Amino acid sequence: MTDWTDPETFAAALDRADTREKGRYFEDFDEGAVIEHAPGLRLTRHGSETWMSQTLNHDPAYWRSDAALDRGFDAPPVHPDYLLACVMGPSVEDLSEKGGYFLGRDGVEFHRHGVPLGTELRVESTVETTRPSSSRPGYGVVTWETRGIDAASGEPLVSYERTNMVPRREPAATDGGRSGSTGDDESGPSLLPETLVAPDGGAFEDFRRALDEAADRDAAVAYRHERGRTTDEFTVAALPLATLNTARQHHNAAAMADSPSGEPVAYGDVTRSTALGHARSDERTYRELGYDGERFHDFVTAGDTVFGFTRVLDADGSAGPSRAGEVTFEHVAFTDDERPVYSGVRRALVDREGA
Ligand SMILES: CC(C)(COP(=O)(O)OP(=O)(O)OC[C@H]1O[C@@H](n2cnc3c(N)ncnc32)[C@H](O)[C@@H]1OP(=O)(O)O)[C@@H](O)C(=O)NCCC(=O)NCCSC(=O)C[C@](C)(O)C(=O)O
Repeated sequence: MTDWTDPETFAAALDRADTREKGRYFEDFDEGAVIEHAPGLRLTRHGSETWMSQTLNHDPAYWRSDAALDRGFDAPPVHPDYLLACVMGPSVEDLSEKGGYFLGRDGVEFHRHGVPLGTELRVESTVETTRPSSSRPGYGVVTWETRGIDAASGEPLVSYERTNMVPRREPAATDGGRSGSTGDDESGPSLLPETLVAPDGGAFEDFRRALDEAADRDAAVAYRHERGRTTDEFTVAALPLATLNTARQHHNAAAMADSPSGEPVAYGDVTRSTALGHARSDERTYRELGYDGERFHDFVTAGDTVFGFTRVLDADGSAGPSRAGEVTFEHVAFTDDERPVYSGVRRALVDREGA
């Protein structure tokens, strides 16, 4: 009788066997098609608190009732970064499990603020655009619009546009090269404003005053955040898997051995949430409003420490409730070797002094 587990026999069996594949190739996406991501997800307290604690988003409004009430929520809701990751996660098997990097995200809008713990999500995407990559013959570039919906009520909760590299059906020569950015491009130090101003505190007025101080001279409001978070196996693999993100980049070291990183890379949303957590720890956030122009410039692997850098673009006192004003930030996540790995524009309501 054949011993299928005899190493030589088994190697021959592996050689002959077809692989039941997961995920879709570039050619499988038709513009305009709507894809329902069957698993959906349930937003849990454990998931939200684990995400928050691991990414240093330590805002008690998302776990303590009195802090939640003070911020206008009936009870602690799920953290917005966890919500976003839980909408992205169930879409991965259909959209990006084949591999190919997460390039960017635009137009992130929260249609409801304060989504309750226990909400069950339905997730769907529309294929918006598809095009071959001109720099990487093995890949195409696909943009989807994805919507996270309250499965019980049908109410939209969050939506965004995501763009990924997606492998073509023919085996790819590479899975994308490192950006190799040295920082010596045309936006190099010589073009920076003479002075970088940091706000004195984290209230709305601090950002407004800093912008006024920088106006009419060669200055910008831009500063670093002190905290760093070293990427580890938990953040690389466990956080995405906890949101059903099955992208091989994060948990399959064998598949990543031949890639430019040579090992699993951090999920872009974990890197981004960590840098945003650093930034939020230096401001009095009232509400997250939305994000735009999010780009992932380079990959992060275990051992890289993620830091945050913030530029304040605008502070509008006429927007929002009386206790808060709207601040527009550009946040950059960077690693200990000063590589920018993420950048994006974020709009948030920030409490005024005394609120
Ligand atoms: C991808 C790398 C290698 C390219 O680095 P590069 O500098 O060599 O390339 P580029 O020239 O800037 O861009 C390559 C191509 O992409 C296009 N492109 C670029 N950005 C956009 C965009 N926003 N919208 C539309 N198109 C875009 C760009 O136009 C160009 O097109 P071309 O090939 O035809 O010339 C480099 O940027 C890099 O390493 N980035 C980091 C990627 C990363 O680590 N992402 C997060 C981890 S993967 C992930 O989280 C996975 C997820 C969430 O789980 C999951 O999707 O399933």
